[in-house]
Amino acid sequence: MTDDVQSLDTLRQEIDRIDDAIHDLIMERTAIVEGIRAAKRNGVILRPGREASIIRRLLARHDGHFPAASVVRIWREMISALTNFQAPLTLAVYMPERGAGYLALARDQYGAYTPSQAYASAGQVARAVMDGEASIGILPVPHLDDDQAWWTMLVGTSPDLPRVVARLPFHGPGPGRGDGLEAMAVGKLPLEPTGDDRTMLAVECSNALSRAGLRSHLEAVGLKPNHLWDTRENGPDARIDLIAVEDFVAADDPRLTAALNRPEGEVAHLHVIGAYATPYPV
Ligand SMILES: O=C(O)C(=O)C[C@]1(C(=O)O)C=C[C@@H](O)C=C1
Repeated sequence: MTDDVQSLDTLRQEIDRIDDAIHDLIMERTAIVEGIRAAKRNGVILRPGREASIIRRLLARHDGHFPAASVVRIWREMISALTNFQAPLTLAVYMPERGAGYLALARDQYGAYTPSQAYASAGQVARAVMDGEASIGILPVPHLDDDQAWWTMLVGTSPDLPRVVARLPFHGPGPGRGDGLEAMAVGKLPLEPTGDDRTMLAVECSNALSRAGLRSHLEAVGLKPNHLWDTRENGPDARIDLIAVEDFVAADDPRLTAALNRPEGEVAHLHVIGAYATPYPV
């Protein structure tokens, strides 16, 4: 054997040692999640906020030549496997046509082996989550004037309504994942702050209140609107706006009640329809 081959052998032995250590740690992590499963009893299995915090913490300490995007892929696969291990996870994915990109986003986030069902319309996806046929729905990001106002199906006070719980990709986009394609994940899950979040507010108001007027009104009660996702008619001379606000705003936040304080009921209702960890900047 030449010296080169010998050093290659030594390096490969090192790789085998490291692979064993990684594998041992994955098995050890699984044993810990067994404990978590027992501790949760009938509690909520999927914790999007906790998952975002795990990924953010790792990305913040990441260093060296291994791609950060691949760190995210590995952990997303591991976390998804360990979610599935606690309770079966199923996906309903918006797929208007083959290769539309949403399935790739769904699998990047929730694991390549998680069963998924494709639906041609966003309404069908939302319905599948509402009916409990899927635990998570993957939906297109809302846009002004598109024909898929799926988010209006989430408006209401019933505790059983799905909520937007994540924005995808959290760290991306990966190659072949569509040009800047983004999605929302919805599920029947409690909303949890992560320290860097956006909240989705559906605001029912009268057309007597202009967009700019609504914006300054929300600012006056201490909310920080940063984006109008969509707007729809809502009965005679009324509309419902889907607005992103900065930070985490809980459904019982007093600022939401304060915002109802308008003359002549210009603002009829504010609904928190979701909150998500702000995607990690790439
Ligand atoms: O921390 C939990 O509650 C877990 O169930 C563990 C874990 C993980 O693998 O780290 C898995 C699923 C949850 O969505 C969040 C985190």
